[in-house]
Amino acid sequence: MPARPGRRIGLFGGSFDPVHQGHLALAQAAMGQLGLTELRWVVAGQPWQKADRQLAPAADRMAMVEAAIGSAPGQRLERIEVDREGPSYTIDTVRALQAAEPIDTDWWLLIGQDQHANFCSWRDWRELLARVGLAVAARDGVAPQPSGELATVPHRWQVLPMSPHPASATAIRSRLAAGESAQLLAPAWLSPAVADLIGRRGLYHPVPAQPVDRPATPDAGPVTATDRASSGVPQQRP
Ligand SMILES: Nc1ncnc2c1ncn2[C@@H]1O[C@H](COP(=O)(O)OP(=O)(O)OP(=O)(O)O)[C@@H](O)[C@H]1O
Ligand SMILES: O=C(O)c1ccc[n+]([C@@H]2O[C@H](COP(=O)([O-])O)[C@@H](O)[C@H]2O)c1
Repeated sequence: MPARPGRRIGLFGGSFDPVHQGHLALAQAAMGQLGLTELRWVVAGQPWQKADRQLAPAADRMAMVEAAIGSAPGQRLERIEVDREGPSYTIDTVRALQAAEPIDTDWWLLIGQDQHANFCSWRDWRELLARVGLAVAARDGVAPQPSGELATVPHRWQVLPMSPHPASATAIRSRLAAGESAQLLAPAWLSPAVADLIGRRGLYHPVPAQPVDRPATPDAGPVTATDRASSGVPQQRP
């Protein structure tokens, strides 16, 4: 009997705060280049290297990823990291997902060049390299190349051919926080469905100044940013 060809699964992890067209271009390139049976978008629950800032709620980030994927065949949201407590380590995710699939499944982790350059800071990165291949997209004009300790460890990796995409979630958040409409960022940086969701949920937009309850003293002075911060009024996030 001929051997059953093993499945090939791609894992694309990210904070996706928000998901943007750079992510979609990377996913598209991976589907084509790697011949994936399945691509799972792994929304990070608690990205420990981004602990210094507050992310949009996981429910919103997942909804945006689902909107971005739409009906793309073979692609789906993976919520394992949102459902797990504690910092989101990719190694924990890979161990759990691999335990649930046949042994001959071929696994690929999709990352951008910035995370590739950062890879040796990931938890148990050597074990990760033994479990998955790395498919790496160039970013900001920088071609992926293993460097430092990563270059000393034999592993499977390949470059994902894609036209460079300038989108970054940081730039999108600051443009929205400055008052730009999400619709204006579509379709170049945001998919129309994601832009629509951002608009409807009011994500990343500046918080309108609100009156602050304070004692009516004659010399209270103007309301300051410090007043607002201590009043519980949500602050704008970068
Ligand atoms: N424009 C892009 N081109 C190639 N890879 C990208 C691009 N944007 C993001 N990536 C990759 O996608 C993965 C998830 O990225 P992430 O959700 O952190 O988006 P981001 O735009 O890098 O966000 P932030 O600006 O908040 O750091 C990472 O591996 C990252 O390198
Ligand atoms: O496992 C780790 O230690 C680790 C360290 C940094 C980043 N990651 C993963 O890399 C992916 C992209 O991260 P980010 O911060 O660029 O959104 C996301 O899935 C993170 O969980 C994973």
